[in-house]
Amino acid sequence: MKVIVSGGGTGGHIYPALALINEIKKNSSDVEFLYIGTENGLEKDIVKRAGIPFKSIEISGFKRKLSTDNLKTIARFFKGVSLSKKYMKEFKPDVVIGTGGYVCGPVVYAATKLNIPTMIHEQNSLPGITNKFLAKYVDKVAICFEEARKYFPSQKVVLTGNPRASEVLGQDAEKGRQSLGLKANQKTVLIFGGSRGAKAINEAVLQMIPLLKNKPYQIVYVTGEVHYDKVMKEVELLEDSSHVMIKPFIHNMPEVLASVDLIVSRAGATSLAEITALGLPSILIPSPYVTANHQEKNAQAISENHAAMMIREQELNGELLLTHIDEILLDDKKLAEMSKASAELGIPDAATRLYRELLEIANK
Ligand SMILES: CC(=O)N[C@H]1[C@@H](OP(=O)(O)OP(=O)(O)OC[C@H]2O[C@@H](n3ccc(=O)[nH]c3=O)[C@H](O)[C@@H]2O)O[C@H](CO)[C@@H](O)[C@@H]1O
Repeated sequence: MKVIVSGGGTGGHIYPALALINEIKKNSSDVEFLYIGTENGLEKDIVKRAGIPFKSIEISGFKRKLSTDNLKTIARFFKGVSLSKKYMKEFKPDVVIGTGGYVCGPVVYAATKLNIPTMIHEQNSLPGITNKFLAKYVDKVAICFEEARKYFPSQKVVLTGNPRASEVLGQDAEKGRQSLGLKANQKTVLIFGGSRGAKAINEAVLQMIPLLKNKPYQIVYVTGEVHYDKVMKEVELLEDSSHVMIKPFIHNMPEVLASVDLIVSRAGATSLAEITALGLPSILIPSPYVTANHQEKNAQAISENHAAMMIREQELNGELLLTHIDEILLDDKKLAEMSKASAELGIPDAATRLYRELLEIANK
């Protein structure tokens, strides 16, 4: 089988695509992949690291206001469609899958015009603009939240969950601990601001670091690649930060997730799929800078079930974050209750479900 996958911009769209690729590889030895992304999204680096052949197109997003940039976006879209068609005529895929982000628009649209079977995967409860556009043309729409169903043609929709949920299961926690030099006999908090890092979370963590000394747990703090140098300059000014492990990005997240006890993060849908598949408790700080505030809806779905605590960005500060971390990590009963609630929300067999749907359209 030959498969083209496209999804990009941020990790939340890329890692599900790679998780699906891994699931296909697990089930079939005779399969070839091509990933189509952009040169400037995170996919270029992440997909190449995963050893998947990568080709790129140029694309940009629509501005909400009337603007001449939108004309350029339309021109880029059609250029992207014709380049994608060229790639497809060379590669001859049996199926094309889009996992979100602007780049999927021209790629998946081109496939539908060439009558290649297509599927899109929507991670969020509130769909993105690209997937809403593509839904009219594709054969199947895979969703992760029941709430997303109403935005798509009902006969095409199937609830699969996020394949990244399956990928993070059964990982070696010891390997995760070793990769970061973590102690085995201490609880661990992992703090990160989605795949690109988050300025507001970084500011709160910097306020919190001096208050963390002598706590009976260890902290791994991921700044996001683009914020790392700036954060480290601030860290140098602190009296002591040796009790916090600071990284720009984590490339072996499945292993690391297996070795931690509590997550502090944004409320991106792919992270939440991972967290609930593993039954991890979390403190969620939804990004207010996303379409229709969809991260807050994601976070609410989890916190209403008592699997997470939510802090809105405007209320966030170091002291409040520390209070919440202590409240969960220093109370074993609360930790166990939140973990159980989190596990109840997970869809651990999502990769199998999505793979089944893919076979169905590919074999038509
Ligand atoms: C600003 C923005 O548009 N955010 C969107 C984006 O978020 P974002 O890309 O931040 O997505 P998520 O939080 O859902 O997923 C992040 C992914 O990156 C991985 N990771 C993260 C940090 C790290 O150091 N290493 C690492 O591997 C996580 O394990 C996860 O697999 O896509 C999500 C899924 O469609 C949406 O819900 C978010 O609203």
